Amino acid sequence: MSFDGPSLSLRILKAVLAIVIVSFLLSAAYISSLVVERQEALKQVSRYNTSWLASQAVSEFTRLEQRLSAYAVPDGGIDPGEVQLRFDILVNRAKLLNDGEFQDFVSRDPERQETVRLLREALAAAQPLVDRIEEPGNAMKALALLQPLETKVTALASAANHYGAQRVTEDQHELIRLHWLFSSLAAGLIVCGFILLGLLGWHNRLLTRAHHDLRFLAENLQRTSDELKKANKALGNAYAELQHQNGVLQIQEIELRTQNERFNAALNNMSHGLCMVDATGHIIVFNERFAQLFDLESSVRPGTTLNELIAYAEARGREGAAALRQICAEQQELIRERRQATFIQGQPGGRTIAVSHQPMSDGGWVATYEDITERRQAESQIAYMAHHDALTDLANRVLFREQMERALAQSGRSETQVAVLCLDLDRFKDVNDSLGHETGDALLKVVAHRLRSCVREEDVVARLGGDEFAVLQTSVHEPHDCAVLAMRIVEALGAPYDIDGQEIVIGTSVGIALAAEGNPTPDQLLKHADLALYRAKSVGRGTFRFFEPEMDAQLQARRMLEVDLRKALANGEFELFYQPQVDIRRKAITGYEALLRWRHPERGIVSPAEFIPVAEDIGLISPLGEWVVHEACREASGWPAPLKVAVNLSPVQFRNRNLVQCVKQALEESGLCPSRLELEITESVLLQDNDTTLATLHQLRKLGLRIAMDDFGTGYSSLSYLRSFPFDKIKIDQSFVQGLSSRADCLAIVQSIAGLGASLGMSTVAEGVETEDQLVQLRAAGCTEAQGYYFGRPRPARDLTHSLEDFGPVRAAE
Ligand SMILES: Nc1nc2c(ncn2[C@@H]2O[C@@H]3COP(=O)(O)O[C@H]4[C@@H](O)[C@H](n5cnc6c(=O)[nH]c(N)nc65)O[C@@H]4COP(=O)(O)O[C@H]3[C@H]2O)c(=O)[nH]1
Repeated sequence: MSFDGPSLSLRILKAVLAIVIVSFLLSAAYISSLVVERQEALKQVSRYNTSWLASQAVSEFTRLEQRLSAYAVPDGGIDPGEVQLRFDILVNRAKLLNDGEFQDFVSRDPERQETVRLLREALAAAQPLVDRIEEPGNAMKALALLQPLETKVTALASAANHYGAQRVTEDQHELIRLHWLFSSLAAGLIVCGFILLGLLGWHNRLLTRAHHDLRFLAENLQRTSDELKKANKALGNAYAELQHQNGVLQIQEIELRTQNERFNAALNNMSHGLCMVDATGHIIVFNERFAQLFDLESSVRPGTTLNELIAYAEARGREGAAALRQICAEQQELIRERRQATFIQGQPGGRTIAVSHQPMSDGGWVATYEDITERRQAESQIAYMAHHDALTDLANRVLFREQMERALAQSGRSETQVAVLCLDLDRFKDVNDSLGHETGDALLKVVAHRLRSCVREEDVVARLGGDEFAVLQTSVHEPHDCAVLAMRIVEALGAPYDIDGQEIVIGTSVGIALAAEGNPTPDQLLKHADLALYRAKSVGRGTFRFFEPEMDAQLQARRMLEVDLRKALANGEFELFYQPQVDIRRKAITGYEALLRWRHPERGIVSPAEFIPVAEDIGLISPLGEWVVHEACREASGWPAPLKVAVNLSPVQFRNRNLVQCVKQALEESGLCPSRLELEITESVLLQDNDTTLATLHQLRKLGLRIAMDDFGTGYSSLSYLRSFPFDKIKIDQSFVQGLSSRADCLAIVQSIAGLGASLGMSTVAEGVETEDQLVQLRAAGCTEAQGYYFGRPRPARDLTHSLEDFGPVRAAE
């Protein structure tokens, strides 16, 4: 929209208005001057009318003549004063004829001038006559002077009348003209008024339009302002967003920089060499390790190709570059086919490089290069270790199994057979425990050496773990070959050892399994040999046994026992029997040993000697032992004090961290006084992790209960265990008690144990007392308590009366 239109028209309108107003003012001024002029004219017409002056003068002239005539007549009745008055009036009138407009009228005509002059002269001449009018004749003389002028004065008056009439006519014309003029002016003014109105209307319209435009403009302005505000706000938001983006970008930049630094750090600290090449063969980046691996410059000019880099290095006699050239040659195919691949490059110097080639989407490629020489060596070392026993350098179970597989496969195609001989060392555990692991290890090494010397080159000797060894005997023609080897081994290993100046004697038993028939697997063969070994050990040490199928049946029976045992606790098939322990001197029951019984649904009562080792093997001994402690405490809490209850603890239970808590809980729940509970442990408990076991024993002791050492005398170094923990009681193994009558050494042992107990302040209990004779000897040896069938067999709790009489035989002993 243009703003020139309204402003221009407004200016024009203002100019027109100014012109109209000015013309209006001028017209008004002009009309007012005309009106003044007309008023003046009218005034003159009304007061100073020429014709009137002339007629007055004629009238006075006539009156004077009449007075003079009258005066001249005696007794005319005229007063001289009156003549004098008329004369003076005429003189004044005559004077007026020389003034103003009349003079103008007179001056237009010489005759009139003559008349006026004559009149003035006549009057002047008549003056003395009138002054002395009383004098006779003066009146006539004066009249004579005036009379000649009578015609002329009348003519002057007539001319004056005519002039007056003419002037009136002119004035009328003038008035008519003024009337028209005024009317025209009024009409003009009216027209101007209309024009003005029109202009005002136009102006108004212009103003309305301008106002409308203005409002439109204002609205537009408002809208634009709103839009501007919005735009401003949007701009603000955009600015904030920009700031935010900027912040994000800055963070990203920092992160990018950090990442870049990390990337560089990672790149240059990689154990692998890395090289990235673009589609045209130019190097994009490589790391320090790459340069180091191939003896290259650590930095290159951008745009260098890998071949140029290699050529440059080769020209300087760098050997590593030649290796890279070889690798690059292998990579060529991968580059061409844009294929990912990993390959290993062996190099003349014994170096091995593993290359991982990866094409990139832009046509280039990236590859990593790793010097795996050491790893290869380590791998072969690991592979060796994975198949060999670190201590003896013999084959381990894995390699032995592989060799067995191979031998079994070959034996199918040959006349000969394969046999596996399993053996373990008798008393090795004792050596290890008493002389230390180092001695044990040294002994194992010598054993391995002796074993190797017993077999042929093609046979395999393996250490399967601990003191377990196995021999894979190939080319066996008949079982006798195996027997010969087994005997050789027993003999070789049974010979004394000199370990660090210490003579050690151990023995071995051998189990033999021949892969004669049935196409056994390596595991089966090994299991058979193991079963045969078990049998060999059970019949006596230092011998060998061949596997027989019934051994497998025993294994099956054991499996079934395991299955039944697992269900027994939940089925409530266990119960406790109690065997009295008697104070030899007082001949009174001091307490009972709780002995576990399994009431098997089919087999009836099963001995703990049979199922406890199985329960220990399959991890059932802990829950079972917990049940025993709870049950024994519960039963004993119903007995009269101070009767005690002795509970057997398996070594396996000591590996359970909850043992102390379990015993504590059993005591709390039953309310049994801790001093009435006795825990029996065997030496084997102290063989395992001694410190932990001793700590557990002390914790148990702190609860206020008593600890007894069971089966004392059967172990390798029983005496040393007595030093390690202050036991409350020693239980002499029943083998010594039962040998009392037949072996002199048994009595000596019993006596010394009893003496030891007395000196250490421990009570001594002799187990397995069956006869009165034994009891007498035990009393004489100084034992304080006894336990055995002599006093009574173990019974269920419900059958206990706590009276020795009920058990019967003791009275007979007295
Ligand atoms: N020949 C003969 N034997 C006698 C005589 N007096 C008692 N016995 C038997 O000798 C064994 C003594 O128990 P032990 O040496 O602790 O030997 C126990 C003990 O080591 C273990 N045992 C029994 N109950 C438990 C138990 O609750 N927990 C654990 N861990 N082991 C238990 O089972 C072994 C065998 O227990 P049992 O068969 O009950 O056999 C018991 C008992 O019945 C006798 O005059 N002559």
